[in-house]
Amino acid sequence: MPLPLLTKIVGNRQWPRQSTSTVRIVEVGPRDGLQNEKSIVPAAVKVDFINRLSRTGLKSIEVTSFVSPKWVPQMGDNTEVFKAIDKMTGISYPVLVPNIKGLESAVKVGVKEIAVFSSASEGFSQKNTNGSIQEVLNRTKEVIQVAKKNDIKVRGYVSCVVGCPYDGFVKPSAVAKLCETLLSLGCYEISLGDTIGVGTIRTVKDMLKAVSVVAPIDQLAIHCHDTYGQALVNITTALDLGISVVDSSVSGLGGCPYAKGASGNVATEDLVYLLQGLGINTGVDLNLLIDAGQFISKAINKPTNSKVNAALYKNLNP
Ligand SMILES: CC(C)(COP(=O)([O-])OP(=O)([O-])OC[C@H]1O[C@@H](n2cnc3c(N)ncnc32)[C@H](O)[C@@H]1OP(=O)([O-])[O-])[C@@H](O)C(=O)NCCC(=O)NCCSC(=O)C[C@@](C)(O)CC(=O)[O-]
Repeated sequence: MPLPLLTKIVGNRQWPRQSTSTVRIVEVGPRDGLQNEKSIVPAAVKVDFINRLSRTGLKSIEVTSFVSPKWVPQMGDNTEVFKAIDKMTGISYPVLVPNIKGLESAVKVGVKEIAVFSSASEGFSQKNTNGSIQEVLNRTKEVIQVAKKNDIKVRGYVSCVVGCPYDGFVKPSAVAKLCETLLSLGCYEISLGDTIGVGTIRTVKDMLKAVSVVAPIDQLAIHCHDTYGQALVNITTALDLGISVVDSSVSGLGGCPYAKGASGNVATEDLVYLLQGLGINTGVDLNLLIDAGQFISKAINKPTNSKVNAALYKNLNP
C-alpha cells in the first residue's frame, strides 16, 4: 500500500504537494539575459539566437521587451527582432510590456502574449519603473484590459519576492497580496522573481506558502537569479511544493540593469540537467540547448555561466 502524503491544511489548500512530473520552461535569455549586456547585441545575432532556441523543444521564449529605450537601450531593436524571428507553431514568444505605449508597439507587430511586471518592494518599483507599486498596478490594469481586447495572453511578474536591493527583506504577505491582485486583473500565470538571488530554501518556502493561500499553485512559476548559487536548490524546493513552471536563461545570461548586484538567471542547461535527473519531462533537447548557449556566449565574448554546458561541451570537444 502506498504511504499517504503528509499534508497540512493551509487556507483552503493542501500542503505540501506532490512534486510534478512535467515542467514547462520559460526561456528568458533573449530578454532578461541580453537586457543587461553592456554592449548592445546586434539584432541579427538575437534573431539567430532565438531561432536556435526555437529548435530545442522549448515551448515559451521571451524574446524582447517593449520598454522605454531611454531606460533599456539594449532592447531598442524590439520591433526589428520580433518581426524577423521564425515563429514556430506551438511556441509562445512573449514580450515584456510596461505601459500602453509598449503594448501599442507590440500589437502592431502581432505579439500574441505579453508579460507585465511589478515589484513586491517599493524601492525596486521606483528604480525599475519610476512609480510606486500602486502606480505600476494602475498602468498594468490598463495594459491588461487593452491586451484582452486584442486577444493577447498576459503573464505577470512579481519581482523581489524574497529580497530587494534597496529595501532588504520582503514580507511574504506583500508578495501574496500582489499576486492576488495580478491574477484578479487577468494574468493567467504569475512568475515569482528572486531578482537578486538572495533566496534560501527557507525564505522561498515561506514566500510560496503565503502565495499559495491566495493563488492556485498551477498558476505560479518560479524565476531565480543565481547570484548566491542558490537557484537550483530554490527551484527544487518550489518543485517539491508543486510548482511546474520555471523560468531560466540559456548560459545563465541575465540580470536587471536596475537591480544592483543581480547576476544571471539559473542556466537553462543546468535546469534541464537537474530535471532530467529527477525524471521530470521538459521536452527540451539538451544538446541543442548547449549549441544555443555556446552560440550566444561566443557572440557576447563571455564564457558560459552554465556548469553543465561547460562540462558537456568540453567532453564533446576535448
Ligand atoms: C515604465 C517606464 C517606461 C517609465 O519611465 P518614465 O521615464 O516614467 O516614462 P515616461 O512615460 O515619462 O516616458 C519617458 C520617455 O520614454 C518613452 N517611453 C515610455 N514608455 C515607452 C515604451 N514602452 N516604449 C518606447 N518608449 C517609451 C516616452 O515616450 C518618453 O520619451 P520622450 O518623450 O522623452 O522622448 C520605464 O521605467 C521603463 O521602461 N522601465 C523598464 C525597465 C526595465 O525594462 N527593467 C528590466 C525589466 S524588469 C526585470 O528584469 C525583472 C524581471 C521581469 O526579469 C523579473 C525579476 O527578475 O524579478
